[in-house]
Amino acid sequence: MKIDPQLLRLYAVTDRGHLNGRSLPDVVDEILAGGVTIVQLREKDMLLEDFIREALAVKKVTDRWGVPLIINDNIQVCQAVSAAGVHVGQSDMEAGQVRRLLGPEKIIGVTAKTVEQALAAQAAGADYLGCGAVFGSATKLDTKKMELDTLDDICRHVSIPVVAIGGISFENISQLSGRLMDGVAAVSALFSAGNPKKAAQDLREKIDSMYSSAGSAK
Ligand SMILES: Cc1ncc(COP(=O)(O)OP(=O)(O)O)c(N)n1
Ligand SMILES: Cc1nc(C(=O)O)sc1CCOP(=O)(O)O
Repeated sequence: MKIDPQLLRLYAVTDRGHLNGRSLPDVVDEILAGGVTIVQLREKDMLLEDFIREALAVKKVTDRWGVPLIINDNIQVCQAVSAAGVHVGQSDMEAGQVRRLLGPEKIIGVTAKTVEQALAAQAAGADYLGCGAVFGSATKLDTKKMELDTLDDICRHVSIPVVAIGGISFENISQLSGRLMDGVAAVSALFSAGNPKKAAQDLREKIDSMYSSAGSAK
């Protein structure tokens, strides 16, 4: 397995829409100080050269913390900045094709909404899965809610690690206790917080206590 499941414990997915005037590298630095274990740079509407410039600035920060940087959807940006890998969804480039382009070393994450998609992604060379939206999401309005039993079902069927995503906050994260995912991903709970470092610390504390009492399924 290429990725240590513990690296996925607290997965931050960026969103500049939540920054309130703060700079993205600064907020990434704060959440890393609070215990985020992996960062995904997610830009939906940015020119390639701007995306690369931003990725370089964020990677300076993630490198300083020794934390992997994943790029949402864009292989060219991943290669240009030597990021750790790419995350793709079901309507993006197929995981097998991403693997052929990126080679064996890069981390590939794939969104899976069903057991069938999860198995196909694993067979195509995915290193981890992102599954949700477990509590809906005000950040990604075009997603669909995933039942927690479906999340567990996916976890039982694959050997690669699984991250839960969608609407996860300090208030509801305990509802995931005892579920079989390897970690949680969050956007607004981290990037909308008035004190991002404290938000990450609080989430991390809850996650660590969830895993010390329940352990992981895999
Ligand atoms: C960790 C993680 N899980 C799921 C997603 C969603 O990816 P996708 O389905 O490609 O949707 P967009 O992010 O492109 O809107 C993710 N990004 N990260
Ligand atoms: C990027 C993303 N993907 C999702 C999915 O369901 O696949 S939900 C989501 C956004 C998650 O943001 P928040 O933590 O603010 O709800």
